[in-house]
Formats: sequence, C-alpha cells, structure tokens
Amino acid sequence: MFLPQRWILQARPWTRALSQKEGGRFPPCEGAMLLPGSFNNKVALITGGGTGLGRAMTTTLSSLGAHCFIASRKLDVLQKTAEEISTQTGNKVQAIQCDVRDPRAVAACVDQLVELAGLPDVIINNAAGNFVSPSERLSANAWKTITDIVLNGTAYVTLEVGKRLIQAGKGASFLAITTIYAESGSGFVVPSAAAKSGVETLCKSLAAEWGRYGMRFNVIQPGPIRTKGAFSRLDPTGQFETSMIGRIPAGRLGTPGEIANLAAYLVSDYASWVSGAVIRMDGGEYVSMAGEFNALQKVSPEQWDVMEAMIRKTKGSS
Ligand SMILES: CCCCC/C=C\C/C=C\C/C=C\C=C\C(=O)SCCNC(=O)CCNC(=O)[C@H](O)C(C)(C)COP(=O)(O)OP(=O)(O)OC[C@H]1O[C@@H](n2cnc3c(N)ncnc32)[C@H](O)[C@@H]1OP(=O)(O)O
Ligand SMILES: NC(=O)C1=CN([C@@H]2O[C@H](COP(=O)(O)OP(=O)(O)OC[C@H]3O[C@@H](n4cnc5c(N)ncnc54)[C@H](OP(=O)(O)O)[C@@H]3O)[C@@H](O)[C@H]2O)C=CC1
Repeated sequence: MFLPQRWILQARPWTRALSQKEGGRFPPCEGAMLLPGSFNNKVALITGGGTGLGRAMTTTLSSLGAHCFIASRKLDVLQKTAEEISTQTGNKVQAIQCDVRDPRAVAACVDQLVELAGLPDVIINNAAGNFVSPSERLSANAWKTITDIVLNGTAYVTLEVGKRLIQAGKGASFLAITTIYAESGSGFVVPSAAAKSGVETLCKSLAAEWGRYGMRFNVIQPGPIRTKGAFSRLDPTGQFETSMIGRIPAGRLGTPGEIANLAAYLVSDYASWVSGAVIRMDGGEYVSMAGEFNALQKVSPEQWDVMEAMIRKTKGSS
C-alpha cells in the first residue's frame, strides 16, 4: 500500500457520541428544544432522512408531533430508520424510495406522499453527494453525479411540491442544508461547492418569488459534524479531524441534534417571519478560517511582550 503508516485506516467511530473531552468549551445540548406538539397535524418530507443529519431532523420533528416521510435511494435503510424513529416517538414515519436526480421519481414520490397524507407543510432538502478529489481527476460524470443530486435534486423536489402547493392554495416551509463553503467556495470539493451555492441562490430567489403563495425558504450551513456519509468521503483516513477541531473556536465538532433543533425552529410556525435566511452553524469555524490574523492565537504572552515593545518603538512610517 502507498499510504504512510499513520494513514492506515482503523475502524472509524462514526456514530459514537462526543466524549466529555470532545465536548470542548461548549458542550452540546441536543434534546428537542421546541414545545411538545409543535408539529402536531403537520406533514414533513425529509430527503436523505434515513441517515446522518436527515435522520436527526426526522427524529426531532417526529418527537414534536410531525408525520414524517423520508425519501432516498436505499429503501431498506429508510425502512429501518422509519421504524426505529416511529417506535421512539410514537408518531408515523414512512419511507419512500426516490432518487432525487430523476424528476419522474420525484413526481412519483410526491404522488405517494400526497396519497398517504396530503401535501406537506415542511420540506427539507437534505439529500447530498460529495467526495474529496483534485478537480483534475473528475470525469464529466463525476461532476454530473454530484450536481444532479445536490442542485438538480433540490430543484426537482422544490418545483414538484411547490407547483402543487400553489395549485392547492396551501403554504409550506422549505429548508435546505448546504455547507459553510457554499459561500467561500472550496478546492477539492468543487462540484459540491458549486451545487450548494446554487441551492442557496435557488432558496433566496424563491423566498422572494413564492412568499406571495405562503411559502418560506431558509438555509442552514452546517460546519463539520461526524456522520459516516460525510466523513468516509471527506476524511477517509481520519487524519484531518484533529486539525479541523483545532480551528473551531467552540473546540469541538457539531452534533446532528444541534442542527435538528435549528432546523425544527426554522420550519416551525415560530419562525413564520424568517424567510430567505442563510444561517451558519459551525462553532465559529468559518470566521476562524477567514480572519487574516487569527493565527496569532499561537503567540505566547512572552512573544507578545517582545512584539509589543517592537511595535511601540516604531515611530512614523518612513
Ligand atoms: C481538510 C480536510 C477536511 C476534512 C473534512 C472532514 C469532514 C467534513 C467537514 C465538512 C463537511 C462539509 C460538507 C459536506 C457535504 C456533504 O455533502 S457530506 C454528504 C456526503 N454523503 C454522500 O455523499 C452520500 C451519497 N454518496 C454516494 O452515493 C456516492 O458517494 C456518490 C456521490 C459517488 C454517488 O454514488 P453513485 O451514483 O453510485 O455514483 P458512482 O459511484 O457511479 O460515481 C459517479 C461518478 O463519480 C466518480 N467518482 C466517484 N467517487 C469518486 C472519487 N472519490 N474520486 C473521483 N471520482 C469519483 C465515478 O468514477 C463516476 O464517474 P465515471 O462514470 O467513472 O466517469
Ligand atoms: N456531516 C457534515 O459534516 C456536513 C453535512 N452537510 C450536509 O448535510 C446533509 C446531510 O449529510 P450527512 O448526514 O452528513 O451525510 P449522509 O451521507 O448521511 O446523508 C446524505 C443522504 O442523501 C441521500 N442521497 C444521496 N444521494 C441521493 C439521491 N440521488 N437521491 C436521494 N437521496 C440521496 C443518502 O441516502 P441514500 O444513499 O439512501 O440515497 C443519504 O441519506 C447533506 O446535505 C450534506 O451536504 C453539510 C455540511 C457538513
């Protein structure tokens, strides 16, 4: 094998909770935050709801009373998750197989949902595909695969549900999950970065255009959260996790339950005056990476004494 010794893969702890030490300076608080019953009589569609953050958002909405539908490609995964959440919350969670890259499959998924529960009140565009790769290694199909899932998939779901809502004169709340690099761009995940910023533009545009139909559109940009789906494709050897945590001012990764609480608020009636918002939730990672002088955190008090004396000694600029 060509990988250095320290890269050798070990069993990755995808699903374990953060240890007390990993809780950092701001331990997570994950229990459902809204009042019980906040989503009674509401129907929610969550794409990619079988795993990771989608599963967590489904669990929170379901625990607050929503009738949830989770949709993605792997029906067995969806069914298992649906059953587990439903057992936990006592509310219905149903699985619908759907590849969001296929507009006909999306239409059939929405047909099924409408047949079972009527038009949804909440739509969370969470499904995504991603992997790290130098861009010069990407084939046209690699580019198409990621942008089809992320941007086109979100557009197909949004248009399919949105048109039916308009026809029925019913409102709804849409949420999309993007990422902090949707704003900055990022090398090595270029199809994802391009597609995620397209998703943000789509949401902001429709927040303006479809508000008149009673639809709201918001976006959450999560920072790094340990899920198998993300970390197995973005940090396959596990070598970047420690340095990533080191640049997060909160001192730890995020947790799925924290995203789920923000998501539940944004799609709830408590947020009925929030539309077109893009909310970053990343423990401060984005600003920490962006600030030109933030590396000065490494300077010791003794080094500051020397630097301050040098600066004070300097008079004028010539
Ligand atoms: C500094 C380091 C930081 C470390 C960061 C660590 C943590 C994360 C921090 C932040 C995360 C921020 C954002 C996260 C965003 C996310 O979206 S994470 C969610 C990720 N989840 C998923 O991707 C789940 C779904 N994914 C999949 O099913 C697959 O991975 C895939 C997207 C590839 C789709 O599968 P499928 O449809 O079966 O496609 P194929 O396997 O047929 O592949 C299609 C084409 O793509 C090419 N390809 C596949 N993998 C690679 C690769 N690794 N490199 C290059 N190219 C690849 C494949 O060859 C096909 O193209 P061709 O037909 O061969 O031309
Ligand atoms: N974890 C993190 O650090 C971060 C995650 N995010 C975002 O959070 C969201 C969830 O990611 P996460 O939970 O980490 O990762 P997961 O891989 O667990 O979630 C992605 C989900 O998308 C579904 N999916 C993929 N392709 C398709 C498709 N063609 N049609 C329908 N569904 C599909 C997958 O299900 P299936 O395989 O059954 O189709 C899976 O459930 C994504 O939007 C991601 O970009 C953003 C920033 C950070």
